[in-house]
Amino acid sequence: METITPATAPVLLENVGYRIGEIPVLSGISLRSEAMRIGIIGRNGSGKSTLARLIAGLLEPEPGRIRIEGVDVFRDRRAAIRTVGILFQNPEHQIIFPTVAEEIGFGLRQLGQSRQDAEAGALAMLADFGKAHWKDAPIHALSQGQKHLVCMMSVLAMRPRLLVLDEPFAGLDIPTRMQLARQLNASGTRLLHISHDTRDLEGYDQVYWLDGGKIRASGPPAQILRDFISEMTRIGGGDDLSHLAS
Ligand SMILES: Nc1ncnc2c1ncn2[C@@H]1O[C@H](COP(=O)(O)OP(=O)(O)OP(=O)(O)O)[C@@H](O)[C@H]1O
Repeated sequence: METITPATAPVLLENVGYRIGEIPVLSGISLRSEAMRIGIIGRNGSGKSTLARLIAGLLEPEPGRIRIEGVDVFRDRRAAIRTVGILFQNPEHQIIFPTVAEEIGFGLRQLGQSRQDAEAGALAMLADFGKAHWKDAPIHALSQGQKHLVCMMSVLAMRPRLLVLDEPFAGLDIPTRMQLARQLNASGTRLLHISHDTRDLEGYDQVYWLDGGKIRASGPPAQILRDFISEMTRIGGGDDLSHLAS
């Protein structure tokens, strides 16, 4: 079996930083992983969403470099859209078309498929999820959980090598979270799941703890999530809200 050396790891971040104005939001992030389910845990304001956008190639790291499956996802956008997908916390930030089939077909059009092929691909995806009857459904009439499912189908239809999840389950009830998580796991796609909720990352292969824009610890979820909960409980026991100041 081929040994994966760090230089060829499918998810590779080297000394990544990012500033907003003068403020360093992320610094010194190095992460090499060939795990199929990678978790990133961190509290509010730790830089999770910024990191998700960097890994999806929507922001440029400065300094540092990011390679996903060997692709420079910021500079090589053509390759990046075939390589990385992202699911946002709020489906409204993702959805642009009025009907379900149009929304799912849009990603396939971006991959260069003809209108006909994209429509057939969208219908096949809907059928796979047992939702063929949603084809012409107006998205605005769907529930929040249903909108999340449309976003998930749209991104999975593009068959990304890595799917970045930026807290897509926040605000969903327990059965919906469980059902969507099961669909993602069954898709066989490499997942990089960013969350402040330890429940999302139980059973993951490897977890990184993001704290104040830096990686504080990494390892198996049992250990990292336990340490995270105990630190969050300790902080929550105090009255200091200074981290919420802008
Ligand atoms: N547009 C912006 N202008 C100024 N500061 C910003 C901007 N966007 C993010 N920040 C700051 O960058 C830091 C990281 O933000 P980010 O949204 O990445 O964190 P997060 O861990 O995803 O937070 P949350 O869990 O609350 O969504 C925060 O301190 C935030 O205030």
